[in-house]
Amino acid sequence: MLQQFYPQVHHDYRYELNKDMHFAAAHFIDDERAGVCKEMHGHTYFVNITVAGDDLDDTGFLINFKSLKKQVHGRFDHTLLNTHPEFPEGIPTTEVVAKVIWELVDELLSQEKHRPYCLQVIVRETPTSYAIYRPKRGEHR
Ligand SMILES: Nc1nc2c(c(=O)[nH]1)N=C([C@H](O)[C@H](O)COP(=O)(O)OP(=O)(O)OP(=O)(O)O)CN2
Ligand SMILES: [Zn+2]
Repeated sequence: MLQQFYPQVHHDYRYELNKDMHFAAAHFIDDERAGVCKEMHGHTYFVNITVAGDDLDDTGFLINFKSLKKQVHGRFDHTLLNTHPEFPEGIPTTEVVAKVIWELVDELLSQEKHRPYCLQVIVRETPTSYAIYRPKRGEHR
């Protein structure tokens, strides 16, 4: 879906899954230094989420792919990102979008008894621009 190589995240968990998804959203960067990006405009955001863990749940899932899509696409598709409380100080940059998605996925995964972890979130905002968020060791709920 990202139509490019996937930057790998190194780990020693037994299982890893990756979920691609995309959503359409508008945003603006409320800062003069953002130039034309200060004006409201839209993107199709392409997202890749990496989840890993040593154990599966009773259904043989690390986490249901559909749950990941609901948590991210279900929240942001066809919305104005600046209106979401998750974005502090009205700055939904690519970097911050990646971090916020990581936080939402971590919240979802923290409810699982077998406790999978989100190791990486890639967000592509334009054909030539993407950002990656990787948590520091131990940075999870
Ligand atoms: N570090 C960041 N820089 C910029 C961000 C960002 O989120 N983080 N965002 C923007 C704009 O919002 C814009 O949507 C993306 O900018 P850009 O990649 O420059 O878009 P172009 O399609 O014009 O890219 P070209 O490669 O020049 O065609 C700006 N900066
Ligand atoms: Zn933009």
